[in-house]
Parts: sequence; C-alpha cells; structure tokens
Amino acid sequence: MAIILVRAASPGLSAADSISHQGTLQCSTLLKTKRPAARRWMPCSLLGLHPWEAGRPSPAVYSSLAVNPAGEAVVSSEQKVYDVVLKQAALLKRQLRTPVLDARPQDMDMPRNGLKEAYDRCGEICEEYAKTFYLGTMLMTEERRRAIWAIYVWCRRTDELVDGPNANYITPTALDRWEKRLEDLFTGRPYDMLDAALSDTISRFPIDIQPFRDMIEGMRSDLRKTRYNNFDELYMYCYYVAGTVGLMSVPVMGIATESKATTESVYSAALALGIANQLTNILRDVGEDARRGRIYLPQDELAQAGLSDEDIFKGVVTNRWRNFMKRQIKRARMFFEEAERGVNELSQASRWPVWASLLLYRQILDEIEANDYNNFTKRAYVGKGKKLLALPVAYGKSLLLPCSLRNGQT
Ligand SMILES: CC(C)=CCC/C(C)=C/CC/C(C)=C/CC/C(C)=C/[C@@H]1[C@@H](COP(=O)(O)OP(=O)(O)O)[C@]1(C)CC/C=C(\C)CC/C=C(\C)CCC=C(C)C
Ligand SMILES: [Mn+2]
Repeated sequence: MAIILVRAASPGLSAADSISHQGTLQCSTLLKTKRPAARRWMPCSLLGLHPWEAGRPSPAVYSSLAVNPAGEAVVSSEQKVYDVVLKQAALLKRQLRTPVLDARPQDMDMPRNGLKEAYDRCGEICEEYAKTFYLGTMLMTEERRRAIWAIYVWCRRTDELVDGPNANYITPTALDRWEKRLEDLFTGRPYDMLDAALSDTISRFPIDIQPFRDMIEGMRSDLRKTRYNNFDELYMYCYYVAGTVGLMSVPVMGIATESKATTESVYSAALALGIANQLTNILRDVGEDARRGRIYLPQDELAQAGLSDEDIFKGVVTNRWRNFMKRQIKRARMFFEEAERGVNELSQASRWPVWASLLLYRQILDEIEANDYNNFTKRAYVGKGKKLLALPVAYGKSLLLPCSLRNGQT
C-alpha cells in the first residue's frame, strides 16, 4: 500500500508542510524530527522503524492518505479516529461553557428512587463481570462512580449481543434495534431500568452519542469480519470496541481545572488507553479467539513474520511466534505510554482508578511474556498479590503533577 502525505486538516499547518510522496511505503505515519522551525518529516521506513517504534506523532500535525491497490486514496484509520477526537473535544468545550451542570437544582444530585435501584443494579453487574474496573470505580466520587457503572453496563450489554449466549442469533437488524434504543435513551426515553440509569447519566454529564454509536458499529463489523489485513484495519476495530470507552469516560472523569493540557490531548490519551487495552485483550485471547475461527492480528505482519493462519490454529509456540509477539507487545505498550501522559490531566478523584486499571491491564502483557508467549493454551492472568500491589503504586502516580504542568503544554 502506498502512502501520500497531505495537508493536515488541523489549524496551524502551512501548505509547505503538506505534500510529500512516499511511493510504496508500508507505514502510514511519519516521524517528526525535533526541528519545529523547519518542520522536517522523515518516513519511519527510512529510519528502519515502524511508526510505533519511532514514537507516534499526534495525527493532529499531519494527515496521511493510503493508496489502495486500485490506486484510490483512502484516509488512514488513525486520521479518521483523530477527527472524531477533535469533534468530541470541541463538543465538550462547548458544553462546559454552557453552565448546565451548575444550574442544576440541588435535588438532582441524588437520583430519584427508581433510579437509585437502577444504578445499584449497574454497580452489581459491574462488580460481577469486571472486578478490577469495579474496584477502580470505588475510588471515585459517588456521582461519577454511578455514571461509569451505567456506561459500563451499556458497553457490556452491547458486547454480549455479539459475544454472549445468543450471539448466533444476532443479526445486523438486531444491532439496528439496539441503536434505536440508544437514540431513545439519549432523548430521555429509556426502554428499561438499566437504560434509565444511562439516560440519567447523560443528563448529568456532557456525553455525546457518537462513541456509543461507534461501539455498535464495531459490533456490526465483528459479525461480518474475522480477519484484519493490516494494523490500519485492526486499529479501526480497536477504536470501535474500546477506544470509544475512553471517549465516553472523559466527560464523566472530568479534566483537572489546573491542567494546561488541551482537551484534544486528553481525549487522545483516553483513546490510546482504550486501544492499548483492546490490543492487550487480543494478545491475551489469541488461542480462545482462534477456537472461534477469529484472528485479530494484522495478516500482513503475520506473513512478514513467516506465519500463517494455520500456525495460529495449530498453536505451537515457535521462535517466529515469539518474535512476532514481541513486536505486538511493544506496540501495545506504546499505546499505554501515550495514555499515561494524559491520566494526571484528569480531575484528581479520577486519576487513581484510571492509573489502577492502566497498570493492571498492562501487567497482562508481562504475564504473556512470563508464559513464554504461549497465549494459545495458557491464559495470562495477573495474580491477586500483584493486583493489590498495583493500588498503592497507582495512588502514588495519581499524586504527581499533571504532565502539562511539568513539561509545558502537551
Ligand atoms: C486521559 C485518560 C487516560 C482517561 C481514561 C479514559 C478511560 C477511563 C478509558 C477506559 C478505557 C477502557 C477501560 C476500555 C475498555 C477496553 C475493553 C476491555 C473493551 C472490550 C471490548 C470487546 O472485547 P472482547 O470482546 O475482545 O473481549 P471480552 O473477552 O469480551 O472481554 C469490550 C468488552 C467492550 C466493552 C467494554 C467494557 C464492558 C468496559 C467498559 C469499561 C468502563 C466504562 C469502565 C472504565 C473505568 C475505569 C475506571 C477505567
Ligand atoms: Mn466480548
């Protein structure tokens, strides 16, 4: 696939920055050298690096076009998703300027009777299905905790549609109906008590519908797609099913008043955390997914490593597999690193749970390594002791100054 760099859509870029042709480059990201005045760009491939090995510049400063085999230019997934980030950030900024939250009557602080029950049920479901997330939410303020439970339950139910016991009967039409329900709850007409909790959350926090719609879109693609040709395709899937969670959560978590970071950069970090978590999920579940006929790994990178679908189905750990896995783990860690830069930009009370979940999820990668990359038959599992240890470490990190106050604006 050939890549053409085109003028960035973001403000502040001059035409001189814009066009450069990369012929048959494999990567869709360029490395920005540290010479801001000249704004030099160097293709990662020329440096012998994958973009994620070279340090991923924000797509805010460039935009890349991939050329498909028919010679048509297509916008990269990263750029498409970054456009969503910009839109979400703009919406949040606009809504925060409208003093809806402050103008709320006092009695809205506590949900009314039926709603309390609905939120409590969301909490129970979260505790039952995701002990780690639940533990994290216990560190939040009550209103935020309830909101995250409601979002969690909606995400879990959406995932259950395609992964749960009735998954074989789920059609695109069923997902269309689920989307209609989503629209209804966003306009204050919830279908059941769990939807009512989310509907209430939406009235309390400046949450937009798009990430929710996009998650449903991810489930639609999961119904029809079992292979990913390259990382660009996989990235889009990860955005849909997990990056969206980051975008849904930021308006609830809140950005610290003292933070000097841009709203866009906080959203980018939240997106990166979702992507990192999903890549980790994928690497942990390779064997389990293969038994369902699914391979969520970039086919081109498998081929470059001398591996085929058959090797995945056979599930034998070879040196080729180890080398392939090392690169995949490295990429996931880069997304975690990107996410780390945003955590302390969140409001103080939200940092600890996010750090805790980041550290705990990232440890799954260490466990895959400790299992000598056997993710075919061994499930990477973080033991209770390590989980408990992560909590004080997370707390310590949450007390550090936001990156934007340490190194200037991010
Ligand atoms: C600035 C900054 C860093 C902000 C933080 C933003 C933030 C809170 C991001 C959260 C990211 C996150 C937790 C993403 C979830 C990723 C995930 C696990 C997605 C799973 C998708 C499908 O996976 P699959 O089917 O392959 O796997 P299973 O075997 O089924 O597990 C999901 C299952 C999609 C549905 C997601 C959820 C149910 C999780 C939703 C979680 C929350 C709303 C809680 C977030 C709260 C905290 C405290 C992190
Ligand atoms: Mn699932």
